[in-house]
Amino acid sequence: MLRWMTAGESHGPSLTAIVEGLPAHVRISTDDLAGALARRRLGYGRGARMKFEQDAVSLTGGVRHGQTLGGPVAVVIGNTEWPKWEKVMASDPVDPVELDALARNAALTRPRPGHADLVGMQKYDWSEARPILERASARETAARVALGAIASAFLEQALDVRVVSHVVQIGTVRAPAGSVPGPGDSARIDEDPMRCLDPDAAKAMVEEVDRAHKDGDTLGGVVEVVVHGLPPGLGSHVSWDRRLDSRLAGALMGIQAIKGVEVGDGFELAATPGSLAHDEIVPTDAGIRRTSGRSGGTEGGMTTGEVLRVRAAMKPISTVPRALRTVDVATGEEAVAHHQRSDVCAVPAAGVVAEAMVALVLAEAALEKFGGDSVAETRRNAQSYLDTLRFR
Ligand SMILES: Cc1cc2nc3c(=O)[nH]c(=O)nc-3n(C[C@H](O)[C@H](O)[C@H](O)COP(=O)(O)O)c2cc1C
Ligand SMILES: C=C(O[C@@H]1CC(C(=O)O)=C[C@@H](OP(=O)(O)O)[C@H]1O)C(=O)O
Repeated sequence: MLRWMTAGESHGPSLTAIVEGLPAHVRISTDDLAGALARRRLGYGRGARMKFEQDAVSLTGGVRHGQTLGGPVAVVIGNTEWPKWEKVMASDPVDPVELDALARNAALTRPRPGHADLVGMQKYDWSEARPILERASARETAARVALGAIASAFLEQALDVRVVSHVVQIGTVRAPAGSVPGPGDSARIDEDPMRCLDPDAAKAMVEEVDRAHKDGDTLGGVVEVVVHGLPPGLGSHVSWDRRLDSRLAGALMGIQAIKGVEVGDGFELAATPGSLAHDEIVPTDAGIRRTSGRSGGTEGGMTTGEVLRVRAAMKPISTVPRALRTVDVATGEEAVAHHQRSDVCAVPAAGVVAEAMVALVLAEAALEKFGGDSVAETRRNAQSYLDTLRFR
């Protein structure tokens, strides 16, 4: 069983992440994690914070000399801006007079529509939004990306599986349909400011972000995660919660601001006749294959062995500069929502987070199927399953 968890607040001293259940001998280093975290900071449209803040990452457990030991792997991501926040976010009590003097600690009583502020205050009994937004913030996704990098390393080293992602829509601008990135496209995608495969679409996306910025507005979009090299049979048809589709959808919907998930052609399939919607099965020199990839690489809640393709739709950022109407909960009066700074669009970063979530789900499903206490054992088990497949 693969278990993982994150802790930490957006402006706290650090984020902490632990993953348990990976085999020994996954090759992973601090540099690998730093590289993954740098990718999450990419993308046109992010706010000032991405520029001045650094992710100071360290591996603090479960790894020795660049290889996992088989125990829980712990990662700490220090926040280089912590000195500015050490009073406001101190874990121990601070003199209230000292706190009141800090502008940074001003009570956030004008909750933002679309963020967790209001309902979080209601549920957890706080009179202002700081204790809620600190954990709701997508800063936490840095910790998930670090864990996802470890899961991806396992998938690649044990099963030759490669996970990539790209942006397919920003606001109303869509990339041309049908371009599916290969494993070798990852670096090229990361070089593009929108993490989009199509240069013309990317240019139009940048313009869309500029327009929104100028208008004091924000944007959402759609990312696609594509996985190459999966064996058939990860997940299961036997129960709803073992279906891979269900687990992927839950993992992607668990990312801040993701409001829709599609597997393969998803919603489009609903408007397509059955004769055109499915991937026909044919014999080839390379074994039994599908003629198309509309299903997104799953059938019956299991990987088919074809390319896996899942999409996640992100709503626009809710800290809108042209602030929305709200209620000041301190007075009960109408007000405008608080806004200091925000991303205009964080869809490119959300793609990197989506990759991480998909990698964690697939690593878990792979370990369920093949087990193994070392990477070599997982690989052997997977190979023996592939060797004995009756229909390939
Ligand atoms: C990478 C990333 C960056 C984000 N940046 C911001 C931001 O700058 N401002 C903001 O209001 N929301 C931002 N969000 C979205 C909020 O975290 C999210 O809307 C909020 O936690 C409420 O959750 P919900 O949208 O799932 O209901 C970001 C989300 C992601 C994935
Ligand atoms: C810090 C990150 O993203 C943050 C996610 C976020 C939110 O509300 O989700 C709001 C912004 O933070 P702030 O309100 O402090 O400007 C983003 O910068 C990050 O991704 O590392």
